[in-house]
Amino acid sequence: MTRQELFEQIKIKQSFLCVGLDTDLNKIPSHLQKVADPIFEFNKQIIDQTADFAVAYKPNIAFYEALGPKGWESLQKTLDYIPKNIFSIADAKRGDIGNTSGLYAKAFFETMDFDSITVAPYMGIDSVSPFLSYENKWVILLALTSNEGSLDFQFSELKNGKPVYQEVLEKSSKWGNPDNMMYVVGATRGEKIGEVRKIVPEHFFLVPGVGAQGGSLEEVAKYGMNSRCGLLVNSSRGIIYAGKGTDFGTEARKEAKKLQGEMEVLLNQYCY
Ligand SMILES: O=c1ccn([C@@H]2O[C@H](COP(=O)(O)O)[C@@H](O)[C@H]2O)c(=O)[nH]1
Repeated sequence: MTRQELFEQIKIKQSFLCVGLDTDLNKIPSHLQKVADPIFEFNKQIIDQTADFAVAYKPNIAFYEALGPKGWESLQKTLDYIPKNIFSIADAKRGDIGNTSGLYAKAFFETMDFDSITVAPYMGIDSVSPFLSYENKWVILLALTSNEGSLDFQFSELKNGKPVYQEVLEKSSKWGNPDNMMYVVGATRGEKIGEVRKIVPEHFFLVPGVGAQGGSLEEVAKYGMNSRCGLLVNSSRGIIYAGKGTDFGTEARKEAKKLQGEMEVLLNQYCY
């Protein structure tokens, strides 16, 4: 999917919601445990109920690969079920020496047909560039993550006085461009999001951390939105586990609709 197509979807749906498909076999309702592929059946119903409000879906690969071949099969079926006008994100956090990264890129962009993949920047340009050689595919690079441990390295000051996350942004923004690179910026980082926005004014941010991790959607929009939105805000557990029983789909829909309503207000306030 191109940047222009993503802008259009955001405008049509008045939403920048990414639904996280962090589907845990131990958390899905008991009535689904008996079907042949509980993970896919759960995802299918979540997608059916939330597709009106979502511009992206983000399966976190850990939840699938933990189940072995069956998990990969559920992932492929889920990806095939995501409507083509909705952006797909493999949250896989890959990155290795060049030839290995090349095969990760092949796995997620060719063998599977994801629009994008999350990549860790730690190993530098040759670990990231193989993912950037695909047309209309995206790297979503970890910049400022939402977890506590982000304080361990990302804010450390380099000899040039810059924090590591800033160096990551400045350097990596020259490897790709706003048409093939996005950044992960955690919703829990508050006004720091504004500092990131100053460094990369045009790039999309994938923002996890609203919902279960307590980040504020209002703050994210206030500090992170640009004139064409530039945000994909993810919620996983807050949506997919909103209901615990046979109502899980309709409860997920309510939660997604609520977030979309809030996003519509914010788009009109800061963007359009
Ligand atoms: O900095 C990061 C990077 C990735 N994630 C992932 O996003 C979702 C968040 O799930 P919630 O249930 O909405 O908290 C999950 O897949 C994480 O692995 C992140 O949280 N922070």
